[in-house]
Amino acid sequence: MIRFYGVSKVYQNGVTALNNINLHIRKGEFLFLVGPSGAGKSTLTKLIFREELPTRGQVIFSGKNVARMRHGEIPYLRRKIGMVFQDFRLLPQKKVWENVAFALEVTGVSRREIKRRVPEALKMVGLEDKAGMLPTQLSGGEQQRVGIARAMINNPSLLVADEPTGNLDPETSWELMNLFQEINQRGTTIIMATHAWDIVDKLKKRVVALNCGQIVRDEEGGGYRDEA
Ligand SMILES: Nc1ncnc2c1ncn2[C@@H]1O[C@H](COP(=O)(O)OP(=O)(O)OP(=O)(O)O)[C@@H](O)[C@H]1O
Repeated sequence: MIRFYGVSKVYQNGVTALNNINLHIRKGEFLFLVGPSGAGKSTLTKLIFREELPTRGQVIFSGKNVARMRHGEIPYLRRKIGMVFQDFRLLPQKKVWENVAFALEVTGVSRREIKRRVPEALKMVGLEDKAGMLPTQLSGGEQQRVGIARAMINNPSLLVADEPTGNLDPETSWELMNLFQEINQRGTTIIMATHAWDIVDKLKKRVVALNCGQIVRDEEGGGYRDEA
């Protein structure tokens, strides 16, 4: 599904955020990306949906070199990839259903289709009765559920989450992790950057650890820290 071949990223200020990353993520996987602050986790996720371009190497998504895509292909790429962020990134003036609908409107989907799909997405995240509320009227966990509904509205094959539970209490974090696991069980590949060591330790998924821009561990069923 995604391959990184010798990928490095040097930002304009000279900081090397990633250094020669080689990684293959298969369809249907659930992968935790861990490592200390500044290790390069966010940068790696940004290369997947082309928010940043690699300085060297190639990122291949569904057989296509992401950096080489023509402008017209980028919206298509972003429809195949759902994004979830630590700070939710909801539009504060728009109601819950409008936040989710917006992701469809920009892709030119008909009103009728929007009316059908938005309630379905809100139901999946358990928020069907909050459709008319504003984000500020919701708890943090509920806001992140809206973020997940928005990310899933185009039925993407990949969900990339950058510290999705970073602003949430432990109980709410676990509720959301159950939702992410359900989404993964229905076939969506998930890449999640996280500092939540207890979640990583409990779920025993594939763990890719970064340090100073390099992969220092890639372990199936691994924990947050290297046990070896
Ligand atoms: N836009 C940018 N311009 C310059 N340097 C950047 C930029 N974004 C990130 N960096 C630097 O690249 C390195 C990797 O940052 P990145 O955000 O990918 O790490 P991270 O592992 O996600 O950290 P955190 O856990 O704190 O989110 C850091 O040294 C950071 O300061």
